[in-house]
Amino acid sequence: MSTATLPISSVNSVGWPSGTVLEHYDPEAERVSNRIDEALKQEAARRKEAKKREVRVLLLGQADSGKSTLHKQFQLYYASHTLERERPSWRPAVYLNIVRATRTIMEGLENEVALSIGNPPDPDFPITKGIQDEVTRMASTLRPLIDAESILSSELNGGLSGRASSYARSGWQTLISPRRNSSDTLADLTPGARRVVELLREMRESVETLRRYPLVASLLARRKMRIEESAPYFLNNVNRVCHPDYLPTTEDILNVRMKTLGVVEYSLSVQQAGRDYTWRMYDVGGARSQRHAWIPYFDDTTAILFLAPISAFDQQLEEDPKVNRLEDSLQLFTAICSSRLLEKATLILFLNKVDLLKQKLQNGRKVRKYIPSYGNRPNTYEEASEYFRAHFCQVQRKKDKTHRALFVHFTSMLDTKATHLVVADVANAIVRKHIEELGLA
Ligand SMILES: Nc1nc2c(ncn2[C@@H]2O[C@H](COP(=O)(O)OP(=O)(O)OP(=O)(O)O)[C@@H](O)[C@H]2O)c(=O)[nH]1
Ligand SMILES: [Mg+2]
Repeated sequence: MSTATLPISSVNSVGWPSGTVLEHYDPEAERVSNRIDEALKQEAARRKEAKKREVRVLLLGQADSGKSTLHKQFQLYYASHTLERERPSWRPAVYLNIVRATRTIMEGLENEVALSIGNPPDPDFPITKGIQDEVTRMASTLRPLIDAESILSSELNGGLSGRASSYARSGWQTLISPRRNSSDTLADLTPGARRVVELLREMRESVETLRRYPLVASLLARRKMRIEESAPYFLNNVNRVCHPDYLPTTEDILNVRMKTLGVVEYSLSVQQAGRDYTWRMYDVGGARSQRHAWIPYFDDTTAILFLAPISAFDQQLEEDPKVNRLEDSLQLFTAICSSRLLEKATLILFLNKVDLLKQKLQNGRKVRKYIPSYGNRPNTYEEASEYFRAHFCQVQRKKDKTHRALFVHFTSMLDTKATHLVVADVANAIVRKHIEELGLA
């Protein structure tokens, strides 16, 4: 006879309600059940402990503010071996930056020449027939190189085509990494990258002299042509980068411009006060069309690193030319400071690109012309940087209902030594606050 369950009528003396079925007591089942409970408890404790050791950091700011460059500096400081591993995969990205600069400049020149035909001559730089012919000649020489951009761009983007899509998506390096270790470094490149480097070698003189061409210099000086800020750096280095054994230097990697698409997650191991922490860094695309993708990452954020390029006081947003870039940065910072979802996060503000700000002011660019409220203050770096800092601090004082401390740093992200001091300082502040909040034993 089975003894698995007994009808209640047979044990009614213990007073169970009629109709209830009493399970047969099985000591082994109870042991298993206890073991499961214990394992679940341990898992919950392990998760809690892991959470204490996990720091979630969001890099926020408008496009071209330096977020990805700051991530590279963190990587260089805390995990330089990973950057070392990736170094060869930056090579095609460097080529792409050169080709893009070449194309942008040639488009600007051709556009200027087209405008000059049938219109009164520009008094600042009359375009003669000689200049027209020269631009046509340059365009035809450089055409094969410019045409090769879309193939290289598509390789870097895993098949997304089009020039505008020179984006860095999660894991882009694996798409373009050298496939094997051979002594022929050109054979290691993807077909598009190989084609570009071969063309660059052929045309390096024409590419190198492009920026110094008088009409280009004049258009850039009169702000009638816009190129990436790192374009001059790469155009000055064409000869070096198209050498067969070229391996990107750290400076090259820091200068590379690739727009971030969506949100890219990085993981770093950081040792702080004798303990190991896992830093999850989220590097977002900063263009307006990308910002909706940030919100799901706001939950449970330990710290926000907000980047505002203060050199951009004289520029407009690429995605909306009516909007001043500094104004956009301030608006964005206002939204971040007032976000309820982010109110527990440590707030760190990087007023970035101070090297370019100094350069612009030294060259006589007037802040007042773009920011009328600047008034008659001296047009010096000290005065302007303090004016911008005060505006960001004021926004935070007004909008941040939690009255958090705001950590502010003036940075030039390409200056590795100075940036690493800031990186160490910022990491300390974030972990200290994290320990306070979660109470680490
Ligand atoms: N001169 C100078 N250039 C900088 C500085 N910080 C970043 N850059 C350059 O500015 C360009 C843009 O930097 P990124 O880090 O790609 O900008 P981002 O904020 O990640 O931009 P998105 O991904 O489009 O949102 C790169 O070419 C960098 O080398 C700086 O402090 N000074
Ligand atoms: Mg980026």
